[in-house]
Amino acid sequence: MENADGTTTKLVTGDAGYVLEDVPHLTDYLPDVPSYPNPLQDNPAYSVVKQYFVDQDDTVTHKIVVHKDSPRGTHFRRAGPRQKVYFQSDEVHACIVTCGGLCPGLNTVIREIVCGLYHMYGVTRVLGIDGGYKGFYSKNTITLTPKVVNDIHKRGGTILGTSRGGHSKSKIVDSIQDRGINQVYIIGGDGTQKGAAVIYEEIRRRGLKVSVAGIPKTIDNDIPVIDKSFGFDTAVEEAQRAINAAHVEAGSIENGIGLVKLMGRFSGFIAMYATLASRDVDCCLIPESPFYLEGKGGLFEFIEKRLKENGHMVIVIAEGAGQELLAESLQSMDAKDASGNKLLQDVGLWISHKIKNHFAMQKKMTINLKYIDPTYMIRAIPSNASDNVYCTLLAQSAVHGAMAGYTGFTVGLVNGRHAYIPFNRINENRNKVVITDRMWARLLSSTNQPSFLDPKDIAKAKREKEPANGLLENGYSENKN
Ligand SMILES: Nc1ncnc2c1ncn2[C@@H]1O[C@H](COP(=O)(O)OP(=O)(O)OP(=O)(O)O)[C@@H](O)[C@H]1O
Ligand SMILES: O=P(O)(O)OC[C@H]1O[C@](O)(CO)[C@@H](O)[C@@H]1O
Ligand SMILES: [Mg+2]
Repeated sequence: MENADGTTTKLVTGDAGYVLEDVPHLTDYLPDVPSYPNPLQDNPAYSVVKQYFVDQDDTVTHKIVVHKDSPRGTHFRRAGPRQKVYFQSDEVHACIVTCGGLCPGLNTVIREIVCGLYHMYGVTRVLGIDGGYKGFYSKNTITLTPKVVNDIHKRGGTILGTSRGGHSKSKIVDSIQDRGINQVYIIGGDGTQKGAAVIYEEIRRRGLKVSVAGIPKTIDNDIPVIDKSFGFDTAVEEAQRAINAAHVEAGSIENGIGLVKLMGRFSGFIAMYATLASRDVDCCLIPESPFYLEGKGGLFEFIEKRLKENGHMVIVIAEGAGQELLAESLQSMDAKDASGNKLLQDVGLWISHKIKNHFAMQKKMTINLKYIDPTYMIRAIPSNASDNVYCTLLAQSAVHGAMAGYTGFTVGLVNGRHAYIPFNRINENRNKVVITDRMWARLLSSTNQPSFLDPKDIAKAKREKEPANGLLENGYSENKN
């Protein structure tokens, strides 16, 4: 199947509308690559495990809720070790790169790729690329061994460093070729995975025996298909500390308003989950749900009501919320970061001024607003226990996939099962909170905030939920809740 970006997807169809969106394999373009028995079969830790190897035919269903007569639908190849591998241990020369913003768990993924390669497959040559994509051609590499990475999961950030911009296809692939690298592990968000797809296509065009594996990363949790991205739980947990502080501050003073800005450029998952987890939040504002300030049903009216009822309130706002309102009242600045991502204006500061002005000038009412911006604090920390386990499984899935000769794939949890997903599938759109779904309804009923929607907006949101091709846009919220 030809994709919009000119790449192709391997589709396998079966009975009753079964579709496998398969990932590429080295033998697709190098049919003579030899295979070998998987060394794990002699590993005492694994050889006792019954059915340790994944059956060649195992696939994971994308949609778990089905109707009696509905087609079986899309599936992805199940992740895990295969009976046969396409690399000998001493032949492997792997590298790992981290790109984009920080995220809790990056170091755990790095650690577990290195340890997985060493301990499961006997691979001893693993390089770290310093400072993101541009590190391939402009910096020195770092030798990674289990000893070097032993404690890194206890630290936030990435020991390899990261960057935005600097993706030069030919320079990167030249560097891979010149160094004799044959497994490339790429950890990063949507931009990084697009860059990984470009690298894979070029490697294939040059006919190189190199597996490219992506491990998706973003605390915004906006990567489609997968259940959630690593580090998201940790970020939501850390956000609780800011919300608690806002609540304490607001509750200690007359007409106190605690305002917390959380990350989420295009998707409000962090704000939504942090709000639901906290139960102290009176109003949560996200990019997917437009709101307005003045007049009946607006934010100011709600704030006044809540202050009269409770004497204080807490507002959580995602950084991408209300950007259209900011654009109306501030001069739009079309600044971009090195990767071309639009730099957002600070909605937290803007809304703080708006609220203060409104109550001082129009209501002559004293309010005490405390603005807390924990933006980088929620992503610069080490991952929590459950994210650590998740990162380990993602890293091991990537290693098993590359050793088995798969390439051009991303690893991810789909309905609780680890799967290999073709790059184009996760690169074609962005996961968003669906405001006509039950999860957002749960949030509205827990905060009792206005929906800020008129019936016209609701009809529009419902239409947008189901695109013309009949496939639901996916969604964490749509699928899982
Ligand atoms: N369409 C693309 N094609 C090739 N490379 C890309 C593309 N988009 C982004 N990149 C490269 O991927 C890297 C990371 O991109 P970006 O800065 O957008 O972060 P990200 O991976 O999306 O992570 P985050 O979620 O933190 O923003 C950069 O080096 C950038 O040059
Ligand atoms: O300031 P930086 O490092 O460019 O990153 C900010 C962006 O990164 C993200 O955390 C995504 O990873 C966004 O939520 C945020 O807008
Ligand atoms: Mg991004």
